[in-house]
Amino acid sequence: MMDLGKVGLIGGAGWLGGAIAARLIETGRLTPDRLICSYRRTRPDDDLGCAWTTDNVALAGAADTIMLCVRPDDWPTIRIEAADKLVISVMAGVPLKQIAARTKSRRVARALPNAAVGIGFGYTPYHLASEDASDAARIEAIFKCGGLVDRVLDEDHIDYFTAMSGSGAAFPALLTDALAAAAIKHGIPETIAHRAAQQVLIAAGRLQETSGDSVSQTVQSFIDYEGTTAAGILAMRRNGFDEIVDRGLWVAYRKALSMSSGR
Ligand SMILES: NC(=O)C1=CN([C@@H]2O[C@H](COP(=O)(O)OP(=O)(O)OC[C@H]3O[C@@H](n4cnc5c(N)ncnc54)[C@H](O)[C@@H]3O)[C@@H](O)[C@H]2O)C=CC1
Ligand SMILES: O=C(O)[C@@H]1CCC=N1
Repeated sequence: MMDLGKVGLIGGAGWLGGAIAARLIETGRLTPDRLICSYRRTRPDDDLGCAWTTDNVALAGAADTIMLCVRPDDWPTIRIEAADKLVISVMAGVPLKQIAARTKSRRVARALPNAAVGIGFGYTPYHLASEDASDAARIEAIFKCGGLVDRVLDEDHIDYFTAMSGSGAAFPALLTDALAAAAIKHGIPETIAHRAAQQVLIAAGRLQETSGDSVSQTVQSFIDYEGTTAAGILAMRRNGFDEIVDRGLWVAYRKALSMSSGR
């Protein structure tokens, strides 16, 4: 197993930072003495056993790899120097050139996990500025603790994935909520409608995982059956389902681009 050295996680008390920290320890990828997390005001009441600090400069000095897990709005307040260190940002919208300029590191990367990393079902695309194979291996080792990882060669694709897979866990939930709302409108009691819709969401993921098919094949096999499911799919598509999704992702992508000043 590759030695990651010490990992310093700025914003370790947050949603995503906390999930990454927990996975690194729970999977045994890092021993607690190899992880340092920073928080802004309140030290989390966690049992990870890692070191906690409010001093990001000291964290950056002690770590070999620094992870930036604060919100884009808080990024301008982070003042660290990290020459020769690997700096990985998970922040939406903040471009690599800004991260490199501010931290003075040439070993900079962006990764875009989603909330499912906390349960090992995440998807994390990453983009690394350099060709350094050992830095790529380090990034993959970190995020594989939380699910699947892919390298992308175009930084713009990280911004698109911020909308697609980064925000993506919310979109099946959105569809599920719409299914429940339609059933309630039809007169089905609320609790039953929500229970049914939620079970559909969970089952869809599990069926997809066990089938071995692509999602496109799954949809096509329902269409080929020519029953009620096909009628519903075709009507949704005729009414602009694919265009609505495309438009929603475009707006989320534009939002990601707008989250950092100076781009
Ligand atoms: N939540 C998600 O599913 C995803 C989030 N992201 C990105 O990850 C980053 C973090 O997002 P969340 O965890 O959701 O936000 P969050 O608000 O839950 O966590 C951010 C944490 O950073 C802390 N913080 C702010 N300034 C700090 C400082 N100077 N020193 C130490 N800690 C500081 C805050 O107190 C907070 O605990 C954001 O940039 C977001 O765009 C990316 C993909 C998915
Ligand atoms: O909603 C957000 O802004 C963050 C970034 C990607 C997913 N969650």
